[in-house]
Amino acid sequence: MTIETLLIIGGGLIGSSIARAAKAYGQAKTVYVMDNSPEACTAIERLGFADGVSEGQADFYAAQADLVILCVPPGRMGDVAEKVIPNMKSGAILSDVGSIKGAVIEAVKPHLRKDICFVAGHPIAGTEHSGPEAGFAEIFKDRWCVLTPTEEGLEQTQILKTFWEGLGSDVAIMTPERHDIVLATTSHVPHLIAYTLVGTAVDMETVTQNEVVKFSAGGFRDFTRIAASDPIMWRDVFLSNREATLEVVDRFIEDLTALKRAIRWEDGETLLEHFAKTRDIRRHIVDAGQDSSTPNFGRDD
Ligand SMILES: NC(=O)c1ccc[n+]([C@@H]2O[C@H](COP(=O)([O-])OP(=O)(O)OC[C@H]3O[C@@H](n4cnc5c(N)ncnc54)[C@H](O)[C@@H]3O)[C@@H](O)[C@H]2O)c1
Ligand SMILES: O=C(O)C(=O)C[C@]1(C(=O)O)C=C[C@@H](O)C=C1
Repeated sequence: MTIETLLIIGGGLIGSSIARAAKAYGQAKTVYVMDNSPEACTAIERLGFADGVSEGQADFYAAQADLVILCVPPGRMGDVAEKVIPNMKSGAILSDVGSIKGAVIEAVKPHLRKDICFVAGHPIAGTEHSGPEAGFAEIFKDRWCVLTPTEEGLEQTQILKTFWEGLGSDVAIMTPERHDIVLATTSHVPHLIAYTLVGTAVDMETVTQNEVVKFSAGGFRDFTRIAASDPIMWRDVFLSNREATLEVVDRFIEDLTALKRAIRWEDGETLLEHFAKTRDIRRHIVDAGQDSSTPNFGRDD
């Protein structure tokens, strides 16, 4: 089923990419975008991927939309849901793209109406860039989108699944709890490590900042890309996925200590064994087509 009218709230990297992709792949006939930033609205109008843009409440758009997707920072989802839900038409679907699910569902739940079904979602696709200019239609192609529905929303989940598949994604269904621990492992803690490592390099008294920039080796450069990700979004992610993040961080510290010990005791066998195991994981990711560092990954052009 094609969505007749789609409303995106938050027309930044992910919201503008959904709007572009929904149009490019014929997954919505009319796409409206609402964003509370005047600069973002001006950019969205200029880029021309939406049929209407509003900086205000957008009651008129909400009343027409069959599907409303919240694409604002995780910490803003509750406020935005509170404002839009009263204006939505009966039977419409509400979704989101927040990088954590448990806290977003808790923030949206108090504002729900019986005749509006909320199916939370998370496209596992992105870049370190933000804003409407950074989006592109192909970003979701061959990437996973996780949906974390409740039992009542089976029909709506199927509609949303078809929508995301139409944008080129594979769809996985899981519980919010499972999502949050899996993503803490594969996305959140890796970002925390990148933020830490880049900070450590800059704080090293024995190496100047100039040298860090000048002699930035490939591995470090990859970390700086991740550590350039949006500060507001990532503050919200860590504060709202605290438990899962802390659980993975504890394991990481233990494993780092074990490798540190192997280096101290010149235990080359432990190091080799560990590095061979991690190289295998990398090969699996590449074989599964999930390596976004491959040139032109997910893009047709
Ligand atoms: N960046 C990624 O790689 C990525 C990937 C998957 C999911 N996500 C999730 O997508 C969401 C958006 O992230 P993004 O990277 O697109 O951020 P972004 O900063 O590029 O875009 C967010 C947009 O929301 C607008 N906004 C903020 N508060 C608002 C409000 N109260 N009302 C209306 N508009 C508001 C901002 O002006 C901005 O244009 C986040 O919840 C994030 O967790 C991000
Ligand atoms: O490729 C990147 O830059 C990303 O960090 C994207 C990434 C990820 O960790 O894979 C970041 C946050 C999301 O919620 C989903 C995707």
